[in-house]
Amino acid sequence: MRRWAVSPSLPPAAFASATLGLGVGPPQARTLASAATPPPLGHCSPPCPRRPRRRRSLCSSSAAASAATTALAVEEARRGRKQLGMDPPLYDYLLSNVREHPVLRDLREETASMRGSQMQVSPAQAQLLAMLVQILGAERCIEVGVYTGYSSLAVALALPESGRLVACERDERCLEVAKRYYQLAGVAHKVDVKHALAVDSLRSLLDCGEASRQENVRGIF
Ligand SMILES: C[S@@+](CC[C@H](N)C(=O)[O-])C[C@H]1O[C@@H](n2cnc3c(N)ncnc32)[C@H](O)[C@@H]1O
Repeated sequence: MRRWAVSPSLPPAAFASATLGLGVGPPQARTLASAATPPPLGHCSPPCPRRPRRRRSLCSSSAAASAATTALAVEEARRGRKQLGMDPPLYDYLLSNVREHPVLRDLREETASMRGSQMQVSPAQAQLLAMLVQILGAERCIEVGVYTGYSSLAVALALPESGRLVACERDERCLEVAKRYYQLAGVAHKVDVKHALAVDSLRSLLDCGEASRQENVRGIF
């Protein structure tokens, strides 16, 4: 939002008029507000002399700018930045400060070139999930929507050896990636992969008495 600099010595009504554009206050306040407000588009005061129209052409500098924009988009997609809406320095700061297991990093880099990569949680979000699992002392968790497994891998790494994560996903190709990385990180034994619609997987968990188990599910994400 654009901020207007207003002299603190203005009387209150003039201040309101200048900052909010209200039609109140003494004449000089209205003058100040209107001076700060640009004329409507297409209206000059006094009127500008007509300039000859220039022809638009694709020059080499605009082609270079377009190539640079494309290269930036490719780089952002590769690194998974587009999911966060952050600018590069902020994202670099985040990546250099987040605790990311090397297998999680490899998975993030592989996922970045895949369709739907913006769906993946960010490293900071995964770290938060892992921290919650540890704080709660969770033994059993359920994930609805695994995609390629970034958040489920972070949770599985945080679970104790006796912990279990039920990972529900309908897309088999995504699950293949996820399972490969569970293996690589040595946590495959903690993850019970359910390839089906989540509603069916959850119903079958209930049918199998999940709700009456002693170690209640502590995390559903
Ligand atoms: C936002 S992504 C999950 C991202 C994941 N948590 C990660 O960190 O990479 C959502 C996933 O849910 C899956 N999905 C959507 N509806 C589903 C359903 N009804 N049952 C099972 N999986 C579903 C999609 O296939 C997709 O992979």
